[in-house]
Amino acid sequence: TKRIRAAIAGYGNLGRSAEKLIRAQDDMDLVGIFSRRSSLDTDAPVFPADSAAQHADDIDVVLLCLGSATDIPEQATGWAELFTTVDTYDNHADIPGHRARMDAAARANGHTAMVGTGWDPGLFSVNRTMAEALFPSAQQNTFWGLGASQGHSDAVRRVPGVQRAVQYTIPSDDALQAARRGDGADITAHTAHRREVVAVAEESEQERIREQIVTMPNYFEPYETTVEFVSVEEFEKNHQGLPHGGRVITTGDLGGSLSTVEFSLELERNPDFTAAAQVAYARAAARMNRSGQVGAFTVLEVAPYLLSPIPLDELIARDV
Ligand SMILES: NC(=O)C1=CN([C@@H]2O[C@H](COP(=O)(O)OP(=O)(O)OC[C@H]3O[C@@H](n4cnc5c(N)ncnc54)[C@H](OP(=O)(O)O)[C@@H]3O)[C@@H](O)[C@H]2O)C=CC1
Ligand SMILES: N[C@@H](C[C@H]1CC(C(=O)O)=NO1)C(=O)O
Repeated sequence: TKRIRAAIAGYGNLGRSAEKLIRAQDDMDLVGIFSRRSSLDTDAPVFPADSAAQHADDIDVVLLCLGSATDIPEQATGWAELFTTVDTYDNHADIPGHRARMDAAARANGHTAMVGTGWDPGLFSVNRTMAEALFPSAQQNTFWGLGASQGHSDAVRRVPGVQRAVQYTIPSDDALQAARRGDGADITAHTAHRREVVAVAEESEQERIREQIVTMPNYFEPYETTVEFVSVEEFEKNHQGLPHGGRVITTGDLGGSLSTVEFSLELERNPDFTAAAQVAYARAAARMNRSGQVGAFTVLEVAPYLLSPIPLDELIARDV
């Protein structure tokens, strides 16, 4: 089958991981990287983001590695008008709205828009739906961390005056144990996690910045959130790692017997794993577009075999 010509929009943690993972694929070529900045530390071709239309015929799918806090809402439909796209948009409350807007933009131009890929949203979404569907009455809880959330870190970096930032998500062990026992009914994401922000900003700006972070809808309000300001030296020394992970725990009774489903991830580097999922969904998006499936799709609407470069009959013989 024809090789997939992929491009990246946005060169941050996720974009850098997507670059190395696209290059690791036997069925994909990296056409180039679109950025709002002119000089990037890469040997790949770099194109100005606002020149994207000139490359429309040379690219099968663009991985939108932009920030979800402001970039995706501002830019994603514009990309979907020009290309088949794959994003990792993670403002969960806005996924239905984002899917509808991307569907209109993609469909009007014969493109496919794969939205909310990655691990949450993404692989965790697939597991939540599949596991819950097995039980007449399921108890399901999602936990993240301890680790560095890129979406929350991007959201903090977008607060004026923030020079560096990372957000760590800390799950409650008691909540985790309760969920494993099937006692998770009263547990919510907001009661099961604390959020700790470490940031660099001028002293005079810190109080305003703290207030803007802890009251930020969707990403922070109403979580218990702390904000610690450190020097740029301290930040560069101690806060460069981006480990993360999490688990979805689903329990229930099946006519008199108890079952538990647990899907867990341990990620040495959050952007590398997220990019791996985004690249696999880019393969699916390119294939779906070639077969005439236009419009927007979430991960719940993608047949698993489309993620793999291995032919379906071989997967059936090997994995079923
Ligand atoms: N669904 C999921 O499971 C996951 C989703 N994500 C999502 O991925 C998004 C991107 O994360 P991440 O890559 O860590 O975010 P970054 O802040 O590293 O990058 C976001 C954008 O900011 C711009 N940028 C990056 N570095 C700089 C810089 N030094 N100066 C100026 N601009 C810069 C880039 O665009 P440009 O090159 O155009 O300047 C880049 O695309 C997150 O917002 C999150 O929502 C992340 C992990 C998991
Ligand atoms: N989208 C998240 C992926 C997971 C991590 C997370 C959190 O720590 O709140 N929620 O979802 C990210 O950007 O890292």
